[in-house]
Amino acid sequence: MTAAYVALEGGHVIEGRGRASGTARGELVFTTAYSGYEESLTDPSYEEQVLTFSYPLIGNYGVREERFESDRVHPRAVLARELTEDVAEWLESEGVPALDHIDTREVVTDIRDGGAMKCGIAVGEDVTPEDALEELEACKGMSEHTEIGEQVSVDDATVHGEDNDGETVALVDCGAKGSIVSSLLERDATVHVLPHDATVAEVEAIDPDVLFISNGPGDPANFEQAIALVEAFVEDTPVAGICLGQQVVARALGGSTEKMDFGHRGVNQPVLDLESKQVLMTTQNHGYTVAEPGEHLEVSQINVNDDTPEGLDGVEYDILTRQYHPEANPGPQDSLGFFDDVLAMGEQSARAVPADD
Ligand SMILES: NC(=O)CC[C@H](N)C(=O)O
Repeated sequence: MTAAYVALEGGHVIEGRGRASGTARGELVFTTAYSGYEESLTDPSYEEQVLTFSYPLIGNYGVREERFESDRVHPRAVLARELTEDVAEWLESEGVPALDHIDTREVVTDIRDGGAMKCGIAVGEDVTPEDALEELEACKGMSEHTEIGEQVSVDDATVHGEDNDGETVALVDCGAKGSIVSSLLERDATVHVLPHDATVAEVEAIDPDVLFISNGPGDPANFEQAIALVEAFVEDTPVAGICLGQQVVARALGGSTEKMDFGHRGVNQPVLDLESKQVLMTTQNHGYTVAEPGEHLEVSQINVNDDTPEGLDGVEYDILTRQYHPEANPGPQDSLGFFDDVLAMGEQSARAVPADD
């Protein structure tokens, strides 16, 4: 059997069964999602993290590329109670170490008590606990990954749905899930996917109906250019954001963000819409949250479990953001209407501007 070790912050080492070999380090987090492992593993927001699945059996319906959210696996390593052969082979081929036969209940309890923590991983024929401890030693905190945008964003701008008749969206790719693009395309939008460090001039050249900031990994403070874009356009162009996008928008408008203890990761997070009083089941994957929305934004939705802001609306500007993932994939589709609302906001704002003929 291949040796497999996880060294946790504080120096405690857990032994598991090796399913995909290699060494790795990252922030140890857990998801309670009971399905959707292909989508979670290809979600760029997991970059630099080690993902623990609390659901005990992962991989029971195979691995299919059409369910991927990006072109590679993003977590640095994977922990599970039981991984199927299909998933273990996939992770091995992606060079992502994986361990199972882990007491994931205990790992999740440790994270809940101690918060998301650094960890080191070593899986292979000859690895030792010391190899995992060395990885732990070299592990950086999430906010220290200042170049994380570079690792997940497109290098060059691309256009999707050029022949569509709907709104024009400039989507700033901070690590966007594919389903955000397809949710917009399905609604007849033309989507310009821009690098995370796109300039004001590049966005101006598109003249978008909506400036949309995507989800993405790590600390929103490290996405300085996306913050600058929101500052530059918010007075004249409707702005939308998902997850990291909500955090970026809040920071751009004088609000603040903070790290949560262990975050929200799963597919059954209850969110209360303060106006309609409806509760939506949502998909989530975040470790930071908006602490203060600032004076230009008001909280429209909150998490039922801990009251953290889940939706923000502009007070004087056209802004709509969500902390959760309305595009689902995986998870419930209660909140898909967000994309209709965002595009309607873009359309109304375009109509309100007198044509300069
Ligand atoms: N899914 C996301 O966009 C995550 C946002 C941010 N990286 C966080 O952890 O809070």
